[in-house]
Amino acid sequence: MKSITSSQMQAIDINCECLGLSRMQLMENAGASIAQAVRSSISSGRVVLVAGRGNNGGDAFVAARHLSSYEDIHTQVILIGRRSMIKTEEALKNFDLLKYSGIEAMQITDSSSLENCESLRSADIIVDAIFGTGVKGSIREPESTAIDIINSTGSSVISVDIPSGFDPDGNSFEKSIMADKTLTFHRLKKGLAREDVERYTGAIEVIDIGVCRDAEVYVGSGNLTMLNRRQVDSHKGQSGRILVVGGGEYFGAPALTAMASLRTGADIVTLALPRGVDDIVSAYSPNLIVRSLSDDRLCVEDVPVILKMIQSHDVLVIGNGLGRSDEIGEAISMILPYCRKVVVDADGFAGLKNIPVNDCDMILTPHAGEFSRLIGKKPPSDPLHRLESVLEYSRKNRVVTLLKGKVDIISDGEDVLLNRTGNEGMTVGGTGDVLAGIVGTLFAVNPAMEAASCGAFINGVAGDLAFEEHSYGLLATDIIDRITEVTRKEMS
Ligand SMILES: NC(=O)C1=CN([C@@H]2O[C@H](COP(=O)(O)OP(=O)(O)OC[C@H]3O[C@@H](n4cnc5c(N)ncnc54)[C@H](O)[C@@H]3O)[C@@H](O)[C@H]2O)[C@@H](O)CC1
Ligand SMILES: [K+]
Repeated sequence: MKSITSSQMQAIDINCECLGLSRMQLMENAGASIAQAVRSSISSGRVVLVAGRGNNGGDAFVAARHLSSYEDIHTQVILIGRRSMIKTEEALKNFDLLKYSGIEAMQITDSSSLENCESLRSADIIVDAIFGTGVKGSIREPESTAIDIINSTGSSVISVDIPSGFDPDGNSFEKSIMADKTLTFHRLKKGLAREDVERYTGAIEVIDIGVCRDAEVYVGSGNLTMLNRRQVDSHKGQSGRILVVGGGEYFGAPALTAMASLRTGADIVTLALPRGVDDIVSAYSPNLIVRSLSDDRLCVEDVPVILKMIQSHDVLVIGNGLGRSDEIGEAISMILPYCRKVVVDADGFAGLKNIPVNDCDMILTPHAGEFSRLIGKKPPSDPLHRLESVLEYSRKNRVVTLLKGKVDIISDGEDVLLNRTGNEGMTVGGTGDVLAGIVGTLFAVNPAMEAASCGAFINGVAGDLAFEEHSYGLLATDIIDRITEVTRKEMS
């Protein structure tokens, strides 16, 4: 069964919100499912729900409200903390609804009161909602004591989402609730998918809470929250040093890639350019560092110089405007094995003779025609088979592929994401070069799949903003001008 990390779950949650499915709705579904599970475990008795101050606790407040309608079940809520300490709007609203269902919530702020709490020790079922995926660092008091007491009661324990204290991402943890049953939402969390976790989790059940399919299938604002942020104290170079090898046939393409890269936040962008292109691009912007190659096209003799430059850069973006010839292809195929991280675009595909390239983390950004040449046949036109062919190609060649189209398909050979931002105005020349620059920069500080999928999303949203103003007259440079508008809003 597919498992996800806590940050993937958070991304899905934000994507749902953007689509109009509120966190409140998801919490309602989560809480109602918990109540149903409790109800099917006992027909009468005492149920105590122990809630923390986050949304895991919020799920328990909802569950308690649903349980209150069963006369034979005595429902009690213990909030660890005070009402004023509840962290989220959704949890607070659901806490406030408890009194209208006749449920008095105890508010306990210290360990000794928990130790003396008689109702906790006499529960038939304890619902553990101290924390879920939001747990961080070592467990503080009084939560730590709460975990110990719950584990010592001998009552049947149902954990909400994950046993409190258990690490959702599979990292080591200090202590955890030992549950009889864990009801986890939407998908198995990565930590729950590990072997030998049953002594913490008991039986695990994955509960459907009504997440929209598209929130998981399409890249959205939520996915951008998974990107690494720039640190306030970061110094020059830490946010990406990008080397662009392009130009020869064209001079605009590498300049667009480099400018998009700078606007996405790269610290240093260096261009290695054939003779003739170097002067033109240098004159285009003083922000660009240009190194001149020996000939008017990329050639095998220049490979050692480029390999040296690769060492002082995080990512190589290769292909934009190079032109095609056997020698260009040969030079690229000599360069690729020495890259740690590379984005291959446009004429760069001619160098992919020997993939997979060992130890090279590679993103390919072909359009449909280029992808045809890569797989040696026309890609299927129906969406499902097209998606499968991208998945298969990526798996076989150990690359991340971003197949550009009306709907972009991004795959690392294991997962597939789709991107539907962007518009028909973006068929103008140069937009692919812009995309390569955005993806390259994100790749400097993020895994390939995140860089490619979020790069496609940012490029498309910037393109949509440009389209609002310029309609079918939009230019690739208009997209570059709007990258910061997108990243400021989406990644602040
Ligand atoms: N993401 C989603 O789509 C959904 C999430 N839901 C619930 O929301 C949960 C995540 O909620 P939150 O992100 O609010 O986080 P949690 O409710 O898991 O935990 C956050 C709370 O725990 C405290 N805390 C964290 N680490 C601590 C430590 N080491 N010692 C003491 N206190 C600590 C924090 O101060 C905060 O009050 C999920 O596990 C799930 O139960 C559900 O409502 C359904 C939808
Ligand atoms: K929990």
